Amino acid sequence: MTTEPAVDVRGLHVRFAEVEAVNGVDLVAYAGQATALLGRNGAGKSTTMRVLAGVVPPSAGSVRVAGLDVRADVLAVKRRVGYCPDVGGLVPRATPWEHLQLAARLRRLDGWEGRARDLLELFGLGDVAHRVTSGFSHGMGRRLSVLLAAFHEPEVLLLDEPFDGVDPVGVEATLEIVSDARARGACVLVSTHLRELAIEACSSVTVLRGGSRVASVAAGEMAGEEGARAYRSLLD
Ligand SMILES: Nc1ncnc2c1ncn2[C@@H]1O[C@H](COP(=O)(O)OP(=O)(O)OP(=O)(O)O)[C@@H](O)[C@H]1O
Repeated sequence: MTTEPAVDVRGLHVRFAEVEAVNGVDLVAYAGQATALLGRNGAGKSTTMRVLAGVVPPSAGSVRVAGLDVRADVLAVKRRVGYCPDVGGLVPRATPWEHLQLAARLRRLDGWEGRARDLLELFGLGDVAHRVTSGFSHGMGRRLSVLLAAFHEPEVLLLDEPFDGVDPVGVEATLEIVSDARARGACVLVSTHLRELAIEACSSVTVLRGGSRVASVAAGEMAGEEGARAYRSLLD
């Protein structure tokens, strides 16, 4: 018996007018796995994540998420994924608690309050649960975005730059979220520039360059000084 991948991307192209942001990416990931997307600025990581989240349509190629075609079933895809965008996504005039309330309503979650409180504590956001997010630091906003992406226990968890500017409490919380998601059988994708954290969080690494995939390897192959050299050699 073969298991269908939770994320199955073949020959993905994304064009913005003259810019070829993604130029033929292939990516396959399974339930219970976490995959890191690495690559230089502009390599196409965030655009690939946006396509998987159903936020940006593919220009060409086949993209299946949780068994669904993103072109044909974008709303169903959005229901199955949890997406932490690289920037934005928070309502400045709403508090973390209000974000959670809204997410619970939209996703018709019952008995969500206990989990919401536990997650706020895990991410060190309990004290600011009722403060509007417009005054949040960058790291506080990142922590809340990861929390919101994971809140409804999605089948596919997409975290774009979840560690960016985040303190050690937030890093630990995010690692725990990734590990819990894997344990309950979710497929996790993490886009980051932080190679060591990528390796800690993920079992495999895909490296993008100039909108194309240049390597997909076990995370261990990117570890330590040798891994750093191997990664560096893939960048130019
Ligand atoms: N909405 C857009 N309009 C035009 N060009 C875009 C748009 N979004 C992305 N691009 C371009 O597509 C390319 C890939 O961008 P993308 O944000 O996916 O890269 P990235 O690997 O996530 O980079 P970073 O590490 O800096 O976040 C870049 O050249 C970028 O300028």
